[in-house]
Amino acid sequence: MSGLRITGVTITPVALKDPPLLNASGVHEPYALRSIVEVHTDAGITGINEAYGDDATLALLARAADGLAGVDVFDLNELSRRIAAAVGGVEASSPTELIGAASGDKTVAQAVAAFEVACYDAQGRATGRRVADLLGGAVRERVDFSAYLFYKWAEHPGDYEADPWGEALDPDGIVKQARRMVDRYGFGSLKLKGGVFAPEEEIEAVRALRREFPDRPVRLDPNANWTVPTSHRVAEALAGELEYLEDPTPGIPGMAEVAARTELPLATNMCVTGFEEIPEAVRLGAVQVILSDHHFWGGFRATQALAGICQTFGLGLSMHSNTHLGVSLAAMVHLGAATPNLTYALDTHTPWKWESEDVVAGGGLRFVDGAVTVPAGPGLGVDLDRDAVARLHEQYLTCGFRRRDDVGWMRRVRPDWTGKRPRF
Ligand SMILES: O=C([O-])[C@@H](O)[C@@H](O)[C@H](O)[C@@H](O)C(=O)[O-]
Ligand SMILES: [Mg+2]
Repeated sequence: MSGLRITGVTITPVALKDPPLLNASGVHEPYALRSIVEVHTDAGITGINEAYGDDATLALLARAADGLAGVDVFDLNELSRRIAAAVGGVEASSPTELIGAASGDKTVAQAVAAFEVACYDAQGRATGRRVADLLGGAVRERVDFSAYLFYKWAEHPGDYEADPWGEALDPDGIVKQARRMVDRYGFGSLKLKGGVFAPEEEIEAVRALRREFPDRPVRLDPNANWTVPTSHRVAEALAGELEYLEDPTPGIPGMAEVAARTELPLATNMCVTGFEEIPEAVRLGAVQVILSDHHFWGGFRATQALAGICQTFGLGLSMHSNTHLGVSLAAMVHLGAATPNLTYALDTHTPWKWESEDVVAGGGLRFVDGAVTVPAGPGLGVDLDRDAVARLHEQYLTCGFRRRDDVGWMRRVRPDWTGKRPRF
């Protein structure tokens, strides 16, 4: 087969409604920003992907896209080389809250990811194969996800449509939310986003979840909002109760101090979010599980490289999620299916999305018993609903939000809020 050469790229920013989910930084704004990436080829085949949609990411992707004309979608090394040449040396600000420090390499990784996944989709469409097959073959046909539980307000401040989930500000509210999520999606494990209330309250919420769902593993993620002594205290209180404790405290040395005094596995999507951070984390034994995320690790191939490193050093591999639409979900499913040691259930924000809002034709992939079946393909196995893209693009144009700012949105309600961490 002759090469499929890139003739152009379209990037369409979109905004989706987002509930007032609380976290260590503050609270989600009423809209989350994503972008739909389309890579067009001289064969008339277009590969699609989804990326962050904040201003800084859009500028980054536009710069990267400029250098891509003529690249064969099968030549991913050339794709990476061109992108590094176009955007290397720039340290973009982090596209989202709570994923750790930015760096020049991470900026390149984020840009490569946006286009690499679209190239895989184009490869799949050209060959009639699923992306999971192109990534080495599916070792599982159903990919498990975890329920992602959040403390939340019933409504955003201001004139915004309320979500159907209601308020969850105490253990009872969290258990009700978990029950509803498990009933609707069948999730077999639970993750509580913590770092919101005093650790004692969050310990109580974890215990309440354990009582209500004794067979389901529970994870707790305070996004580095605890000091080392607080982390020791919580780790001791929840020893044997958690599948893993995610990012209790900031930084690799702090995580290493916590790890030294607990049997609980520590996981991260904050202190290790790029390859350059792995050596120190391994040397100090700071983490036992790394949460991958192809959006910022550099795409599918980089995530599989990360998987190999985790295997080498005996680390577990899980997957992180930010607010996303159905193209990202499909990408996560193919990657989850084709990465043998990605054995933890993946995080997903899907339940927090309004069901009427997706860019994928047919409303997106479905969860059955907490898992998504790898779509049959070709490529990612999902197509864009052009009307929906246009609607969410219009929403982007009118909503007025251009970068994620959980601290700023919290200030609407608490003017003294700083978002400074660790708070407890
Ligand atoms: O969406 C959120 O509020 C999450 O807290 C997100 O920003 C984190 O990056 C993430 O989900 C995490 O696991 O740390
Ligand atoms: Mg996390």
